Amino acid sequence: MSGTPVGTRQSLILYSRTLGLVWRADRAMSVAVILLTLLRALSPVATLYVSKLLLDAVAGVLTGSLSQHVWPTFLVLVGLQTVVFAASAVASHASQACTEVLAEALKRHCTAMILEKTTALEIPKFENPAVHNAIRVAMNDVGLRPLSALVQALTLLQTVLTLTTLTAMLMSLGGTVVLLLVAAAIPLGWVSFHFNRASLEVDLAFTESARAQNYLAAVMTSDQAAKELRVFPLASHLMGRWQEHYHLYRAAFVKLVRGRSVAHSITAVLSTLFTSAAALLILRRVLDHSITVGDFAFLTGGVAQIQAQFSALANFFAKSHENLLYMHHFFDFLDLQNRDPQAGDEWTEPLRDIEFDSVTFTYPLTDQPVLHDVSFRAQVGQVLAIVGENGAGKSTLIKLLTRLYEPTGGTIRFNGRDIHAYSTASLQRQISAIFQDFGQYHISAAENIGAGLPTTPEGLKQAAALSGALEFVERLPEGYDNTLGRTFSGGVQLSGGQWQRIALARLYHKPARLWVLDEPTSALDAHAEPVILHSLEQGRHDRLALVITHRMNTARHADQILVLDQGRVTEMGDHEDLMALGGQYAQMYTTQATSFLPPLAAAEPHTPAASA
Ligand SMILES: Nc1ncnc2c1ncn2[C@@H]1O[C@H](COP(=O)(O)OP(=O)(O)OP(=O)(O)O)[C@@H](O)[C@H]1O
Repeated sequence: MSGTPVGTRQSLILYSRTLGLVWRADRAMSVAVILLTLLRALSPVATLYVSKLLLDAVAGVLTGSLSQHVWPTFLVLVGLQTVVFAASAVASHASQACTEVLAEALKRHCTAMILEKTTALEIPKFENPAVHNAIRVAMNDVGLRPLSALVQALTLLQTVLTLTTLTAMLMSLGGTVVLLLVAAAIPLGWVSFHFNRASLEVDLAFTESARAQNYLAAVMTSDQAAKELRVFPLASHLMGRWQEHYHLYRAAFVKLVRGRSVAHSITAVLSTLFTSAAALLILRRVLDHSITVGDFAFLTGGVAQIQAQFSALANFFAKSHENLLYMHHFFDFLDLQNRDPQAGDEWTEPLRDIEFDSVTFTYPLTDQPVLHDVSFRAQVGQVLAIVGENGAGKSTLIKLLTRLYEPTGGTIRFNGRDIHAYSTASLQRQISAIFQDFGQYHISAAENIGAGLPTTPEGLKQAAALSGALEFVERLPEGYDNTLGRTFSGGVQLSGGQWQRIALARLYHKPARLWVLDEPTSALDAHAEPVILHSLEQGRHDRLALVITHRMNTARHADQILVLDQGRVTEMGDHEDLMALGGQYAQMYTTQATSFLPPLAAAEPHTPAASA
């Protein structure tokens, strides 16, 4: 993404892609708007010409060169004038209405495209701040820019048509006048073009800063942060950061506005001089008696029209650049290369086992591997616990397993086959998960649990019962149909633990052979752990569950425990094996176990066998 100017060829491509978007958004309205624009383009010339004919007829009667029986001509001319005025007014209102309807369709169409693209983006793309900027730029102006580009294209069409017909008719009356008017329009056009580009460059330069400002404002207005903002002096600190961004932007903005205002004033004076010279030329032709009264009115009206059309044209070139740059970024974003989730073979068979074979991983835009040579196997029917200190790489491991990221080395196998060859979507259908930062969706409880999958009341109930959410969901005023969260009316806010139970219900609801649970009990009360263990036990026959946990009591019930230390597998076995080994697991287990013993017992020397 860059703020580089868009060349002529690229402009044409962008315009044709934009018009394609408009066409797909609403075909009938597109046709209506184009026809109405053509009609409106002819209206200024028609108005001026009928007025000229009328004035010439009036002057003819007054000077006696026309007979007194001119009444039928007047009737025809006034009738014509009425038709032109009425058609022009109706076309203008109809065109406005059609453009509004088309704008709405276009906004929905483009927003849907951005949302579809964003939700299909591979997770690694989100590592890149440039992608966040691109999403912001695209979303920010989606209601404005594509429509603006359309209106601009139509205005150009209308202006060019009006200008050519008008100029052709005026040239016969005064070619120099027309040339003077063209000269008057050039500096104005250049200044508008230059400063619109400068304005867009300022906006682009501050995109990240604007995102930071939005982020800070969102934190300061969110109910989640409200408590900490009061307990810590965080609000004034964040406000200070917000102000810093604002002042930086303001300095650039004021400089731009000042420059534009000075340049506009100078060019306005220049344009006025040229226009006055044109006025003098017209008056001289009046003195020469080389034009009629109607011609005079046509010329002066034409001068005003030409000026208006030139300023519309200048505005077009200025604004179109801005709109085209937006469209350039918009299409750039839509064209972002993305791994197709459907690409590859379809995984259809039931999962039997998984294997990590010397898997290594480094996050995008970083250079330190966070997983080194990780190898292990686990099969359906087992619970595999993954333990280790903060930052050991546990969540990263499951991000690879769930195919959110690709390993940078080694192989992951399902049923002994490299999963690389299979489509991400078909593999992800085998997997259900609760992530550490699970979603809290402010939609109904049923939608939260169902997560887009087909649901039945029994299915929802079963999942809620397994996660321990059944009781509180059924107590909600509207049960499973109740909206969760405080964002919408009728919504009920849940506690942290209740939200986690809803996320667990979502995991249990999906018919998947591989369950991935990243810290599933972090927010749950003491009664919850046995519930989770019980539910894992229930699912054990035809499922493989991977559980990341810091609770050693959860880990001890697993069939296998894998200890990760700084991205390496350092220990693996069941609870008894690892306690006998007396390594990191035994130490973590004993530390947790002894923390519940009375001080005296806790102080006694420890043996692994005793604590097991
Ligand atoms: N998106 C990311 N980009 C770059 N580095 C990351 C990213 N996510 C995590 N890391 C780094 O990878 C390492 C492992 O993180 P990971 O989240 O896998 O640890 P973890 O064992 O799950 O920790 P915890 O117990 O605290 O949840 C950490 O050093 C972390 O800083």
